[in-house]
Amino acid sequence: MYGKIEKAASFIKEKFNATPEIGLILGSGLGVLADEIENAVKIPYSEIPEFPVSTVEGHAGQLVLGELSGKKVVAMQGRFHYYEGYPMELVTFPVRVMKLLGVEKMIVTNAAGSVNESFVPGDLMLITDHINYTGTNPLIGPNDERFGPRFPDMSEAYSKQLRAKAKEIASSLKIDTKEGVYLGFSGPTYETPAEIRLARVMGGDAVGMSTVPEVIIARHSGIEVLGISCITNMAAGILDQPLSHEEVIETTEKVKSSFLSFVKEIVKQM
Ligand SMILES: Nc1nc2ncn(CCNC(CO)CO)c2c(=O)[nH]1
Repeated sequence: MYGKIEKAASFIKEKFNATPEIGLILGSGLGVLADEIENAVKIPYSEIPEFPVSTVEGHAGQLVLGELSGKKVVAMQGRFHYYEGYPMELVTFPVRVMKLLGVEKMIVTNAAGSVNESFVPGDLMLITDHINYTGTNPLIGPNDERFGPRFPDMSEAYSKQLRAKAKEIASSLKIDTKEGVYLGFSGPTYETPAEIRLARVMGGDAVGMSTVPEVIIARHSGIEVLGISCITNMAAGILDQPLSHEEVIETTEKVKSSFLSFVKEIVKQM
């Protein structure tokens, strides 16, 4: 696998000869941030050796490198999900590539459903921690010490320092943020009401189908992580109404401007 990661990284380095310091993973409907990247070099995933391709609406499917708020960044405009049928090593492959490109800090964003009834659609939740309920782990199998240890510490998967900075920025921009625990299911089904009750009992505040695998791999490789969930609906059983992907995309559209100004300022001050 290391050779494949190196091959993808070398291909990208040929097209972008600067070193990106910040990685951005943009969730459903949040890819619009990548359009703000200046002097952008856009590489469709299909052109990058060994890269999978996105298959989900709201996930463009290209890597965008350039400058955002004066920093060199690499953004995934569209991510890969376990529910698409990719093995975890492919879902997280881009994070390994970002590490080899030189990324040391990463902002992972997602659309999520609220389990915490004090959260409402449109809220931005700073992720304090996650619960891996995907049923697997991207680090299962032989460990590559070139990335990290066999048994990585996860006591601060989401950087306290970056979160404190993000909270400062949110208040200066008068953006109301929440904080909470993200519980990652495998998907593609939305959760049942019983699964929501389980998520709540376990201490989850929001649920989704991504982020956990990427963050595990980022932390394994020593990348500092800030996680931001865009709450796009109340989880199943709370409002007793069916959920849809269309609703998810609609809500991210509504919060686009505050999300953009928030993340751009965070990147500037990172
Ligand atoms: N209740 C609930 N609301 C949500 N809003 C976004 N997502 C993340 C999943 N996003 C999928 C389908 O929209 C696309 O990756 C979820 C979720 O998993 N559950």
